Amino acid sequence: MNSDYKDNRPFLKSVFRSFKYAIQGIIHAAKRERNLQIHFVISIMVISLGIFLNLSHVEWIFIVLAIGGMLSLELLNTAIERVVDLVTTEYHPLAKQAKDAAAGAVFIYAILSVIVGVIIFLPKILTLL
Ligand SMILES: Nc1ncnc2c1ncn2[C@@H]1O[C@H](COP(=O)(O)OP(=O)(O)OP(=O)(O)O)[C@@H](O)[C@H]1O
Repeated sequence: MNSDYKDNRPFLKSVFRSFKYAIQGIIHAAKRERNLQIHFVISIMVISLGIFLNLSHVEWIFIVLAIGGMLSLELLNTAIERVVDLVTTEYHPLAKQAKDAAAGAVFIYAILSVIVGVIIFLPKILTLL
């Protein structure tokens, strides 16, 4: 492969092309990955609840980081699953370790996101009751 061809592209064109590929990756994963679809739906629900409960700037920052981090990690998990499946369709302990470690990263961030959500939303919901 000729490595010069990328370097010679105009800067802006190259940046927009990268955006295009990134968006293609998100759309492709969103169409096929059930967990990512669930995260998108939950994200929309959380954002709607945040608007309804009139969150502060600081609270929005935590919610945005929780949602963005969760979606990003889920995409990375998908990428790792794809690469592992590309390398082998046979059972291999390293394939299991790679997929399970990626799933573990998603799981840890999901728990942190739930904790952040509970800390922010629970007191506000309780005052409504
Ligand atoms: N090639 C393999 N060798 C060994 N274990 C594997 C292999 N592929 C998958 N596994 C094990 O099976 C589990 C399920 O794998 P799979 O590829 O179906 O992904 P998943 O975790 O179900 O995610 P998704 O539902 O998003 O596809 C993995 O977490 C891993 O433990």
